[in-house]
Amino acid sequence: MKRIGILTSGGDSPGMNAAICGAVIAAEQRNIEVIGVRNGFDGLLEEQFLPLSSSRVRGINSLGGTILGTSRSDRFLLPEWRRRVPDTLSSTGIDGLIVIGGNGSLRGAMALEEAGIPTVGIPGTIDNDLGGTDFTLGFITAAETAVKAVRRLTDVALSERGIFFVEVMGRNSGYIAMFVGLATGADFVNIPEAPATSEEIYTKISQAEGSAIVIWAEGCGDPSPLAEWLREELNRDIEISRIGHLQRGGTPATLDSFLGFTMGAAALYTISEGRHSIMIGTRNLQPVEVPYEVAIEPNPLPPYLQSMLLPLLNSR
Ligand SMILES: Nc1ncnc2c1ncn2[C@@H]1O[C@H](COP(=O)(O)OP(=O)(O)O)[C@@H](O)[C@H]1O
Ligand SMILES: O=P(O)(O)OC[C@H]1O[C@](O)(COP(=O)(O)O)[C@@H](O)[C@@H]1O
Repeated sequence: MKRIGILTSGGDSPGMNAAICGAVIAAEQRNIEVIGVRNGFDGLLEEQFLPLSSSRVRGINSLGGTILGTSRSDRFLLPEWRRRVPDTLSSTGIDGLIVIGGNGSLRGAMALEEAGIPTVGIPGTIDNDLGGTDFTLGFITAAETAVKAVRRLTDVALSERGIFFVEVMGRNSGYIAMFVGLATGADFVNIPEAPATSEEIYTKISQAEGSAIVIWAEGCGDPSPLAEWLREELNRDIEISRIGHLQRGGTPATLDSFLGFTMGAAALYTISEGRHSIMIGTRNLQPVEVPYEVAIEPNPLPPYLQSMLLPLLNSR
């Protein structure tokens, strides 16, 4: 392979830039050219190419977001749009593609494989919801950002004896909520893998004489109806605080930059050695090759977290 494309897709996440950097630096060592594709699959359809060099990616390991831009591309879901990609890539001399993104982006990479384009994926999502990897890029940074927010809200809650529901991101995954709940010692954590009943939350909150913090994973749905019911039942004010997109931005945590660079270099080696239809994951700080079919499976919470620590936190 002489020329490899790289793109970022779906929700941006801290660590994506480090992955781009790792791939470009590994490529230069092997005399391979890396062409950045701007704005995810939309940019691929629109032929938005940007040649990358080690001088261009210098220092980006420390930047949040993605220098290439990203998209959620509705057009790319349609086979008639995807059909033009093989010709585009061959006319540009691109022999394969590194796709950095989450579950949907890896499905997109699988669709490109079906069209005969070799691809290697890198797990870039704050949700930590991909199979075969300990971490996805951005998860640790997002959890840390949410922890900082919850600690500030805890100051307020303790001072004014308030009850706060804090909604964190994660789609259908409770990873961010679980890490934030344990790291902050929250009073209750609600995750989609084991959703609590209204009565369980009521029981816990009604015992709280002063303040209470409930970490609410977005995959559990809208907390507003429950908060409204609790307001009436307990005759207390209940605040809902959504951290939202603040969780996705910011300087990557050291682990996300480290893993990003590692996975980027590993992805380049893998695709240039002719192996593809694979996501680069990480196990015990080593890059591992994970078949796409495994990567797109949900990533269950470790049993000790879900079955032991979650009930411990929620029932104390
Ligand atoms: N089944 C699919 N086939 C082809 N492309 C897909 C598929 N699912 C998702 N994609 C593409 O991947 C993009 C990113 O997916 P999305 O789910 O939004 O984010 P993420 O990759 O972060 O999970 C989508 O906008 C779409 O263009
Ligand atoms: O930025 P948007 O389009 O509102 O999407 C929000 C979603 O994106 C995420 O932040 C990241 O999800 P993906 O990595 O799967 O794109 C989710 O946690 C959240 O549900």
